[in-house]
Amino acid sequence: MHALNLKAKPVSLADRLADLAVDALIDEADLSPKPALVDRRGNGAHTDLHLGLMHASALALWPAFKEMAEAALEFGEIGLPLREAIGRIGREGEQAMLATTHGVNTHRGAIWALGLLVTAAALETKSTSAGAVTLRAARLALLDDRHAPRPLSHGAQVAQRYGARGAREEAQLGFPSVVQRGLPQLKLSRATGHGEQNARLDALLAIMTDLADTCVLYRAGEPGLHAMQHGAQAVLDAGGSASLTGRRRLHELDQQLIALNASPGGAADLLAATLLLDRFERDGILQGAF
Ligand SMILES: CC(C)(COP(=O)(O)OP(=O)(O)OC[C@H]1O[C@@H](n2cnc3c(N)ncnc32)[C@H](O[C@H]2O[C@H](COP(=O)(O)OP(=O)(O)OP(=O)(O)O)[C@@H](O)[C@H]2O)[C@@H]1O)[C@@H](O)C(=O)NCCC(=O)NCCS
Ligand SMILES: Nc1ncnc2[nH]cnc12
Repeated sequence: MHALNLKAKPVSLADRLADLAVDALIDEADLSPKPALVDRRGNGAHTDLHLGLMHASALALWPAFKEMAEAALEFGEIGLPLREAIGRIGREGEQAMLATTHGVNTHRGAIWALGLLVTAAALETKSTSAGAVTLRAARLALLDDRHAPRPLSHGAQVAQRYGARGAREEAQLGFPSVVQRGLPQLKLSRATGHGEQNARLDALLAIMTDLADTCVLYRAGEPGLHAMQHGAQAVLDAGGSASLTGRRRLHELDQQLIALNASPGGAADLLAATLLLDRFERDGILQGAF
């Protein structure tokens, strides 16, 4: 066999972006121990979710992420045609997710957040800093998709009841929980030598300190949100998940959120978004792609 045959075959840019998005979802699901979320230890506050389902759901979304990247390459600019194309693909992605999970909502928020980021990355492959990608994603999220149904979703109900900003606003503001909380904490904990898994846990906790997670609000109201935000801050104040005291606080937070049925699913999605943007910045999106 010729040595050249051993070379990895280049994949298309859309394939690569879909790979990176699915990797980020699987890395998020596997990260342990996450408070009250599905991870390698168990189902957290959930009765209808488990790790295998999270993996299957992530893999089922690969074609949707690929199609979104292809739509970005086809339209080539931010505008209503691209916004409505990815809205349609996102809704089809939700159907693929629900078919795979037999109706369980595993990744609705993640389709939205990572879908926008994949599209935004594909639009300008040389401008892949977190700031640049989230700015383009925000401009897309601000456009009104005329075909989007307006169901009284859990997020919409919580917005009415508490005036909370949800997934839509997080994207329209350029993902502040990711850019101002998750990514800086990820980099800080890495630089402090906390190890990759602890750095990712700390990034999740940093997101949780300030997020109006509509999953938590829907399931556990304002006491649940307060417990999530203050408990996450307490872990970071104790030295983060790499320290012994921080680990004890993390265990307490896990127990407390499970008792309240408060699953921070929105924060989990935004950790996946953090990991995706981190990959864009560290490896670039063109590596191995044509
Ligand atoms: C714009 C949409 C995201 C719709 O938003 P809306 O708020 O109206 O709808 P929800 O159905 O409530 O979904 C929002 C999901 O976003 C995540 N999330 C929550 N808070 C935030 C936040 N502050 N910032 C960012 N993201 C947030 C969260 O998703 C995760 O949790 C889900 C699991 O929750 P769980 O409570 O277990 O499950 P449920 O079934 O909801 O409740 P139970 O019955 O179990 O109690 C899981 O999905 C995680 O991903 C929220 O769920 C968007 O969906 C939309 O408009 N889509 C249309 C298609 C489109 O235009 N796409 C654009 C191209 S990408
Ligand atoms: N690991 C996880 N557990 C529960 N809900 C989630 N939504 C996204 N990721 C999740």
